[in-house]
Amino acid sequence: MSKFIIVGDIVSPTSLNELQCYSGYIQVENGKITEVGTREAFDIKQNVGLHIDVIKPEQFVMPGFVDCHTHAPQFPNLGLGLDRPLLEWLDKYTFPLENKYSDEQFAANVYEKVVKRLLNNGTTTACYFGSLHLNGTLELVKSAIQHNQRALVGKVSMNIQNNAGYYNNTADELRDVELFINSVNGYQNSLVEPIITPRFAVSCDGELMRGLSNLANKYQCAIQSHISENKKEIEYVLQIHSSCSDYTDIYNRCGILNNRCIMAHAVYLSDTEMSTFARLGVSVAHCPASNTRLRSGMCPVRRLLDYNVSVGLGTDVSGGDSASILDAMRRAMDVSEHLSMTQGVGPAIGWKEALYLATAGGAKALGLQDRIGTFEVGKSFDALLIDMAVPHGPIDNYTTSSAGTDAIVDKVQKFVYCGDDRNIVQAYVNGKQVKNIQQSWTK
Ligand SMILES: Nc1nc2[nH]cnc2c(=O)[nH]1
Ligand SMILES: [Zn+2]
Repeated sequence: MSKFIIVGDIVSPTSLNELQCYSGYIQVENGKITEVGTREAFDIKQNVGLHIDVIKPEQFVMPGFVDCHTHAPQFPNLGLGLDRPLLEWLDKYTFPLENKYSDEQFAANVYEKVVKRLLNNGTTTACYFGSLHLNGTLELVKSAIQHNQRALVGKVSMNIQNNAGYYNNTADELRDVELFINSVNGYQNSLVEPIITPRFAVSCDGELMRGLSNLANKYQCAIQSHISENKKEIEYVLQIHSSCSDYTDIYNRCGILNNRCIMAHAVYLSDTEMSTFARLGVSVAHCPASNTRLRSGMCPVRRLLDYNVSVGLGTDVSGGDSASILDAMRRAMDVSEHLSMTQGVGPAIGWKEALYLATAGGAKALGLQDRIGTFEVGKSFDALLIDMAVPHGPIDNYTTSSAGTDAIVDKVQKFVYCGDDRNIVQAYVNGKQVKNIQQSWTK
């Protein structure tokens, strides 16, 4: 594999409170970062045998986006059917669509578009819900492998009856999940891994969830689900799991909660639940677009962060109406501002914090912090090349007086607030270019 150096403005959010911005270089060998340094250090170093790419002053390099929660089979409904609250929306629009993924060809056609769309939006790592179907969800695995996207892929588990007839019996479900794990591991692809995916406590009983927890332990898999998204949902799950004290207790008793578990939403967690999340190392995928579009509520991200809960961002398509993490950053800032303005839950998260949640924060929430999220020696080069002056782009160029580090920070801030996928001129996963601008979008 190639060895190369990128030279120019480098941006890396290393913590909620620290955004590194400097003129420098990143050296990549076999997909891994082998050196990082300043521009001055680059000027005096020997670079024999390396391809050198000096990027333009209006460009910068940053870590790739991490989408901690999205539903690949729901993409055909993106922007549709947002007129019902969660439980009705699932019954009316979502389960009938997901049920179509028993057709592997249908699945393959959709998932090809999904993975390409996310890479185009700069999502170098995605944590996916697939559907209930073993072979259908393997099509998603194949698409991620084919297009070189880093991904955790989950075959959805459900064993409680619903109107769409979209569920499985417990024994078949546990067998299928184990087959799924073995099939994904059988690809021996370093970028794609299986994730155990009990849909939520409305669709799964305790026996299924305990069985899934055993599989997670046996195969050392991560786990994902949904929690406390909507008030009616919470009421209903506490009715059907009547011996449990709260939503967190339901999952905890089944052995679902640990430091490789990521829960979407967490809009209505109590203080006790938040501290349980922090103590057990459970992460949250914050999905502001979905919480707004399905009128679920406003997740108090600042409180989660104050409790030391790991948080990443999720698009949650198609409850969310955008497949872009850049959009999720802005929606997260908006929700946080609204909470701050109306309920004094603040301070609201700022753009640098949103950028951290979209990159290194998401990597940590998925347990991938040793591999991706920042530009450090030994990590994979998963990155975006951003161009602020792309032809026909969304941002006009005005001469400003900022210089040095301030000028880099200004570029990044403008990208966070005003950029779109046109500004993402290249994406890299493990050192490989994955955004093919010539690629046909009509397929
Ligand atoms: N937003 C959302 N919440 C869920 N809870 C259970 N399933 C889903 C889903 O598909 N989307
Ligand atoms: Zn979801």
